[in-house]
Amino acid sequence: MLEALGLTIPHRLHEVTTQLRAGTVTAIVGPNGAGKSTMLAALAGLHAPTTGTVTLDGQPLAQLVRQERARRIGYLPQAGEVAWNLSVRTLVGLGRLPHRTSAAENAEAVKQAIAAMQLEPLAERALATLSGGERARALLARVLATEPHWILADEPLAALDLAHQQALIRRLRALAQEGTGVVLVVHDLALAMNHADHVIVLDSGKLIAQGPPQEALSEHFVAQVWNLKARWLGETGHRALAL
Ligand SMILES: Nc1ncnc2c1ncn2[C@@H]1O[C@H](COP(=O)(O)OP(=O)(O)OP(=O)(O)O)[C@@H](O)[C@H]1O
Repeated sequence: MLEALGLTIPHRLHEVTTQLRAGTVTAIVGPNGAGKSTMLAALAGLHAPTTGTVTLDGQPLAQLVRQERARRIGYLPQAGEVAWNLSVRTLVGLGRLPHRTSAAENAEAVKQAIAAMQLEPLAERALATLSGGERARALLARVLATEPHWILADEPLAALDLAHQQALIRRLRALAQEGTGVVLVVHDLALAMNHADHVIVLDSGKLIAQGPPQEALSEHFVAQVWNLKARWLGETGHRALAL
């Protein structure tokens, strides 16, 4: 369990308390500037809260040795430019750094992560030559190569085309089924509604709602937080938001 208790970072997050379960997919949603990225980074142990704590299986993250934390929590920041001109395979290999495993084991994990992100044809290409979406998939593969118990990803789907979005969602759901905790910042409310087990709604640094998607993303909260008069259409798992 990854737990935040009274998480506060001045002007960015205000007393956020939540419990995230391994084996589930959690979506963090909210308008621009709501505090989603800040919360995700704090859950990854990369942002020390002014007050409050984050614990992983009961242990404060601040007490974990950095390497141990990096092994257990894979964190993908919001997509940005990649400064290094590494090959895709080398970048993905960096995901193995927190491990002290054999070269063969590392190579196998890298191979699987590259395959999961359908990057085989690009594996030897330099990052600088990739498109935005290809680069996003390479960065994700690096997180997958770590084989962490938790995957915390900030808008991992934003740069991906529909087919790769679906492939990634299937992959993350499969990992959750095997026990991985998956936490995603997303803007697409339909995606959160259809694919998350648990949704956290933030606005102006405050936790507005949390729970199963049909509760946390009710038309009431969509109106309150996004100031949109919207209606959910369709069946469970295939719902669309009509504006
Ligand atoms: N380094 C920083 N110093 C001061 N304020 C910051 C810093 N980074 C972010 N903020 C502010 O904290 C608030 C929350 O930012 P955050 O990036 O967590 O929002 P977000 O919900 O992820 O937004 P978006 O959807 O635009 O990515 C915003 O008002 C932002 O301007």
